[in-house]
Amino acid sequence: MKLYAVQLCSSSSLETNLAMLRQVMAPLSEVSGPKLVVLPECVMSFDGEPDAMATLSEPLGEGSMQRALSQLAQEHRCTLVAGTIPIHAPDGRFYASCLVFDDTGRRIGHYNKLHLFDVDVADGVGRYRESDTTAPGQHVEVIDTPLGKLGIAVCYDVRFPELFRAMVANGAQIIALPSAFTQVTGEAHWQPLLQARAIENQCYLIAANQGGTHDHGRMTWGQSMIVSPWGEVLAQAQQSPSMVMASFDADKIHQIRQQMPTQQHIRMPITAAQLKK
Ligand SMILES: O=C(O)CNC(=O)[C@H](CS)NC(=O)CCC(=O)C(=O)O
Repeated sequence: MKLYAVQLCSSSSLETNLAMLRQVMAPLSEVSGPKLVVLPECVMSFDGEPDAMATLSEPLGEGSMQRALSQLAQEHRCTLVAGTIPIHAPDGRFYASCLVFDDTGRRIGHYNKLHLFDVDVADGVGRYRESDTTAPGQHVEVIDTPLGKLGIAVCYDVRFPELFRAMVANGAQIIALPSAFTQVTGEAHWQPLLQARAIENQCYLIAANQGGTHDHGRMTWGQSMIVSPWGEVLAQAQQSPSMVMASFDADKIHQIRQQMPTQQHIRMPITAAQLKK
C-alpha cells in the first residue's frame, strides 16, 4: 500500500483550490494498487473573509464540496482523507470536519477536530481564536478502511498525546494529520511533534500541511511529511503545492511493537493513592 501526503497553498476560492488539487493529485491515476491519500486542513478554502467558512459550511452528507471530494476519491481509486471542510454544528458554528471516502467515493467515516487553536502567535496574525467560529468535536475516531485501521487528528490536535494514545489503543496503525500549521510554530515544533507522536505510538503518521502565503497574508509552514513507526522521515515536501509518497509496511509496525511493547507497559494514569505524599 502507498501512503500520500498532499500539500497545498489553499486560497479562499473553491474553484482555484479544486484546480490545484486536481493538478497535484494527477500522477495518482498512473499508480495501481491500494492508495491512502491525505489532504491538508481547510483544503477547499483558507484565509478568506472572516465569514467565508461559515458561508461555505455544509450539512454532513450533502453539498458541492463533499461531492467534489467524493469524486476525487473515485477518480483516483484511493482511500481519501479529505483534509477538513466546514460542516454544520448544532450550535450554529461549524466543525472542522475530516471526511474519509473509500475508493468508490463512499463516505466511510469522519472526524471533527477536538482541540481548537485559541492561541496567540508572534506572527503577522497574532491572535487566533478558532473557537469563535468552530465547534469542538466530541469523539475520537478510528476508521475501519479497506487499508486497515486509520486514526484521524487535525493540526493543533498533534500537541495532545492523549488523543494519539486513545487512537492506537483502538487499533490505529496509521494516523492522518490534515494541518494548517503556522509558519512560526511550524518552524519551531512541526517535525519534533510529528516524530514524537509516531515514535511513542509506533505508528505511521501522514501529515499533510498547508504551505506558503495565503490570500490575506497568513503564512503556513509546509514541510508535509510521512513519518515511520520508528520516527524516520520517509518523505517530505518543501514549500510548494506537491504530493509526497511512502510505502506502508505492516511487518515493520509488528516488529517494533514486539521488540518494544510500550502499549503493554503503560502505567498511567497514576491513581492518587500512588502519588507520594
Ligand atoms: O482558522 C482557520 O481559518 C482554519 N484553521 C486553522 O488554520 C487552524 C486554527 S487557526 N490552525 C491551527 O490549528 C494551527 C495549529 C498550529 O499552528 C500549532 O499548533 O502550532
